[in-house]
Amino acid sequence: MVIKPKIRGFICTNAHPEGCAASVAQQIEYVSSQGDLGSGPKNVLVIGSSTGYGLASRIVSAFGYGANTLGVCFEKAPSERKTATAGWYNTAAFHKEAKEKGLFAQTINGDAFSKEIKAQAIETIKREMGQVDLVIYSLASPRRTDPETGEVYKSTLKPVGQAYTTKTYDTDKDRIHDISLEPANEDEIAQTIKVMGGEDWELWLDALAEADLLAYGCKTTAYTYIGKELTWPIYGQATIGKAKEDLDRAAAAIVSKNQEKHIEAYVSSLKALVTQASSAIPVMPLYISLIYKVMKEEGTHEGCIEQIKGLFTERLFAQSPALDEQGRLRMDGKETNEATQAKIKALWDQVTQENFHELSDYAGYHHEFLKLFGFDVEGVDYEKEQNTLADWD
Ligand SMILES: NC(=O)c1ccc[n+]([C@@H]2O[C@H](COP(=O)([O-])OP(=O)(O)OC[C@H]3O[C@@H](n4cnc5c(N)ncnc54)[C@H](O)[C@@H]3O)[C@@H](O)[C@H]2O)c1
Repeated sequence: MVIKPKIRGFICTNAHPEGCAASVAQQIEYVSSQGDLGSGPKNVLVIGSSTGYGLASRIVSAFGYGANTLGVCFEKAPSERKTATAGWYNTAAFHKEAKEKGLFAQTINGDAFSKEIKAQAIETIKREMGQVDLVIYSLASPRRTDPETGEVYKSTLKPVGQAYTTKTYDTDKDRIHDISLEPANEDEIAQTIKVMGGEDWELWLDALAEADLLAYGCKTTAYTYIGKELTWPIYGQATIGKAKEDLDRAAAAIVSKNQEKHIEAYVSSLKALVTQASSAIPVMPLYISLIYKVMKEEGTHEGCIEQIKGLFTERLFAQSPALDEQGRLRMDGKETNEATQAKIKALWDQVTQENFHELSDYAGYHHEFLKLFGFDVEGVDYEKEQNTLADWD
């Protein structure tokens, strides 16, 4: 079939196999063109490996350092009537390219929060990889089933403490308007911490340590977004920010439980960009459209792959990397510095329904959004019939 994007609100409900493969190939090409990245990981577990920052981490590990990778993701397989999700096609493309290079690549598709998937990952690592020297935690999920109690927790995106009214942009209606977000109650905060906090990261590391699968000096990192004043009320100081603060607790716990093995655990703060997760957050499409405009003009614009290549080479695997006062690795400085934020704030204050397309880089945002699902990728013939049943082995 010929596949055209089916956009519903902030999500695209189908994906293009060749477009996803081309987008993965572009990221691989970028990493391969960077020359020798120096010393880095050899056996990597990526939890949340199929899209966004996790996929970029897998690509940098494999094609930047020649690492074996085990991925864990939660994607829908294709059927006769429906395409697979983009992460499925991305994974199929990644496997193909990795195997062509003689690199070990396997992926487990299922709920990373569950005991079963952790057990499957442990079996695979034991059998195929020995021990891991890097564990990337890059999950973004709206809900989590507690593996002990079976209770389902849901995350919410709400301010904490007081209601907040701000501008937002409805991508499907092409409309700038104010939204008022009521503050979260204690239960909503606690549930969001259960889903997006550090508990599951810690459980993964506990399970790996118990099975003696962490190599001496193994590093692990979980990703966060800190942002600045414009996004704090809805992100940094909101329910999701509270959950992300829990990652700092988890990092300290992981280090303290694994002192004999000298395990290093970091929270890494990355810049805001379009992914399936961020396009679902109110305010983010508007904010990201403005930062794209400012950062492209400054020549500091980066996507997932550039951010993660920088994270690995300049922070995670650098000699004595700079840490912030909380001990985190920061890759968000080009977005959060005062001068750049002042330019974004000036645009933010001016932006209206009438001037939005002129003041922002919404065209760039929308292009990147479509690309997440394999659409609007350079060099792909979108009139060509697609085999949607692509699989990975
Ligand atoms: N996008 C941004 O602007 C941004 C900025 C800074 C930090 N981050 C952080 O980076 C991390 C990854 O986010 P992203 O934006 O790349 O998201 P994404 O939606 O592109 O990726 C999420 C990944 O998690 C997997 N996943 C989701 N639920 C799962 C489950 N139950 N079991 C197994 N796999 C599951 C998906 O399959 C996918 O591989 C998040 O922690 C996010 O907060 C994102």
